[in-house]
Amino acid sequence: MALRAADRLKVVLNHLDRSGVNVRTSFTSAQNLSHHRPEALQYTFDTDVLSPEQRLAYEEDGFILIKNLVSEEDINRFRKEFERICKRDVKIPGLVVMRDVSIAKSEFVQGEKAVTKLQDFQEDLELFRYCTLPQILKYVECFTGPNIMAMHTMLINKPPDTGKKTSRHPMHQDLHYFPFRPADRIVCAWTAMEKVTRQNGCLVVLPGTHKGTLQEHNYPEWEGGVNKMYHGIRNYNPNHPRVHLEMEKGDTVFFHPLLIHGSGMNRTPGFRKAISCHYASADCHYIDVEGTTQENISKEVEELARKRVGNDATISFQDSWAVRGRLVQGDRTSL
Ligand SMILES: CCCCCCCCCCCCCCCCCCCC(=O)SCCNC(=O)CCNC(=O)[C@H](O)C(C)(C)COP(=O)(O)OP(=O)(O)OC[C@H]1O[C@@H](n2cnc3c(N)ncnc32)[C@H](O)[C@@H]1OP(=O)(O)O
Ligand SMILES: Nc1ncnc2c1ncn2[C@@H]1O[C@H](COP(=O)(O)OP(=O)(O)OP(=O)(O)O)[C@@H](O)[C@H]1O
Ligand SMILES: O=C(O)CCC(=O)C(=O)O
Ligand SMILES: [Fe+2]
Ligand SMILES: [Mg+2]
Repeated sequence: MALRAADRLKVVLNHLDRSGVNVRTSFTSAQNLSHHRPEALQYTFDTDVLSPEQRLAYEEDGFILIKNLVSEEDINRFRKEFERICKRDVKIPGLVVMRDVSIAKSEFVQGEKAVTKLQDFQEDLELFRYCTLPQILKYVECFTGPNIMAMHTMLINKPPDTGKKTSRHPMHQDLHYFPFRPADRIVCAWTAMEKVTRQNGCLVVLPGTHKGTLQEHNYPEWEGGVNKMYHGIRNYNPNHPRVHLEMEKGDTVFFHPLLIHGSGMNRTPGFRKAISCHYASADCHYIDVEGTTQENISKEVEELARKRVGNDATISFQDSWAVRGRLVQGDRTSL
């Protein structure tokens, strides 16, 4: 969603005013704006990385796409490591290999064709390098501030749809999964590992929805089944403008955890790969989600944790994040 030109100008002026630059005289329509009260930018910090236009775009839309941010060489290395993991040449502590629900019980699909997603690769030195790339962190800092934790890591290998439409990711807000706040100090970096298009199931976003609140999430009632923990929002406005984020290999989108997004079916014979990390300011704090819309996911995560570590230790929703999060810049002040 583009801001109206006059509104953009107003916010830019305000931004520049607060940074001590007197530029009002350089804008022809400045006089007309002098009666406007300044509004603060809520979602971004001024670190000299984002241009005023880019800051405004994120404030207004809840995402920003940076082209060609990760090199071909790095992406090829991540891809090789992914292959090694799928062949079981390496075993990484904590890493979860997820199969698509439509083939979860099949013995006939093996190797990387059976893998929909790697999750929690924080102990894999090669893949975790993605989360520490300086050119990514430089942008992340604009949203989180200087103390940065990598909270959640994924390599998504969206499979060709088997005909059951299970390759879709329902519309959701990532904040549903996070028991920490404030939301504005959390951001996801998502990098295309190859060309992503509407055909192979690119990200679909509803611009501006980051300004709303966290919605109730449940399993969608999809005939062909739904992947574990793929909760979706039932009642999002189907008439809200949708943007399909088609991207080239290495392009990276940064988006707010309240931004409603999902991804469509993969209608191609190839696997659509992307690598992502959710970052949060280390100054964020954990919240109690009892009695909130997040209670369902909290119970589900605690149940999964119990299955993994056994009944002896109790791992809370909050603990599950505290043990997986890794500091990537600054000090681990809180999270
Ligand atoms: C000491 C530290 C402990 C900390 C542990 C904490 C764990 C917490 C995990 C929390 C994840 C939170 C996600 C955060 C997301 C952030 C925002 C991003 C939004 C999303 O990505 S939403 C999607 C998130 N999805 C997941 O996190 C799912 C992760 N997957 C898994 O955990 C496993 O792959 C899974 C699905 C549990 C399967 O376990 P696995 O042991 O590998 O498989 P089995 O073959 O033993 O099958 C067990 C059982 O599950 C069925 N199954 C398998 N795959 C699927 C599937 N894709 N969908 C649905 N069901 C599946 C399988 O058929 C078996 O069923 P039975 O009936 O036979 O028991
Ligand atoms: N019936 C549905 N209920 C809920 N969410 C859906 C439904 N169909 C699609 N979605 C979600 O909407 C987003 C876009 O999905 P969809 O498969 O329509 O892809 P698309 O790229 O819009 O494809 P198309 O070209 O067919 O419109 C995804 O997040 C998807 O999971
Ligand atoms: O890569 C995708 O299909 C979307 C993944 C996503 O939104 C998520 O895992 O939170
Ligand atoms: Fe998501
Ligand atoms: Mg559609």
